[in-house]
Amino acid sequence: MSQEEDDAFSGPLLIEQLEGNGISIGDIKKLKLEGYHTVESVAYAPKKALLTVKGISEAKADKISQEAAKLVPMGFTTASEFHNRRSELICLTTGSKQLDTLLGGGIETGSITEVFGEFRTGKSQLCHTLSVTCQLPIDMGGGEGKCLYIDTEGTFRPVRLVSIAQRYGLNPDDCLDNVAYARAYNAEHQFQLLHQAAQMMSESRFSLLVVDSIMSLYRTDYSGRAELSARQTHVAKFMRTLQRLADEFGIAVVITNQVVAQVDGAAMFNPDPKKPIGGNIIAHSSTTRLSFRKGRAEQRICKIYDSPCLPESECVFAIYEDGIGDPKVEEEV
Ligand SMILES: Nc1ncnc2c1ncn2[C@@H]1O[C@H](COP(=O)(O)OP(=O)(O)OP(=O)(O)O)[C@@H](O)[C@H]1O
Repeated sequence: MSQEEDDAFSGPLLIEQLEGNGISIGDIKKLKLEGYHTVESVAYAPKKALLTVKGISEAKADKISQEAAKLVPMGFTTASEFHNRRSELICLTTGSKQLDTLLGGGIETGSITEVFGEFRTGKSQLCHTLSVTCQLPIDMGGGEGKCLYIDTEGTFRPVRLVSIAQRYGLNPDDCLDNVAYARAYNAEHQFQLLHQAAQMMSESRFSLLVVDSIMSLYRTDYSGRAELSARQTHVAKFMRTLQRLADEFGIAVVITNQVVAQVDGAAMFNPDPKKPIGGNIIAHSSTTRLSFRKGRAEQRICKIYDSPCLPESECVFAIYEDGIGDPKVEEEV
């Protein structure tokens, strides 16, 4: 297969491919306005969601689902076929060999990885490193794609990317151009940015989406118990959209999260009673959950807190001027 043919077969199918068979260009425009840019996005959407698109009738929603299902495989497959597909899954290098090994190769594409920990534990530093490594060729631990970076706390520092790019022999200017950055100012805005993200991802190849940090705007925009349920509904919608982007575009989604002191009964049995915020919604929608804590000097410890296929274990990594790496001197944790 030639390179062009190979490219044509990989990646998501643009929604324009649905035109014909009773679906007009006007219908496609309506879907795009609501953030559906690929055939996969409508194929995976429940009918209820398609019905909320302005101007889409019940009959039309059925038609769209039917036509999309013809193009996107959604039935059963064998476990061996699924195993083969998973063994081809791309993982992004974190910059630290020990951390990559702990994670079974690196940060997995097609799913959500949550990194939580106290302040200065290296959550943002990992995001900065990944925003460069995701651009590397696959045989160097990259994803050969751009990065989309949503910053909710104003902690993104492009200057950090320059030294990380130099470490990997990448041109710093190109590297910076390949990171699409947006500062989110409120929870609603944070969600709207995902709509733009979907459009950008349908136009060029991205391999990573970062949200640093996921809950901080929700904590300021929603206050007290009275607004808790509305907050969680919104967080659930945000997380579902993140997962949809991971599925549709095969990107790695990395979110960071803060911790609070645990005050319930479980705290009595836990020597370090801190837990990530966001409750069950964040817990259930993150595929892999990593806990970061401080070690000596530049060293940090990562512990697998929850994963569908990795044991609960930990490793030491370090933060340097040129990004995340392995500790220079082996020391006991
Ligand atoms: N250029 C650099 N060289 C080496 N270490 C650095 C550099 N820049 C930042 N650090 C280290 O990274 C740590 C901060 O990590 P990071 O910004 O990722 O924290 P965080 O976990 O995201 O915390 P917060 O919740 O406050 O955002 C600091 O301890 C700092 O010493």
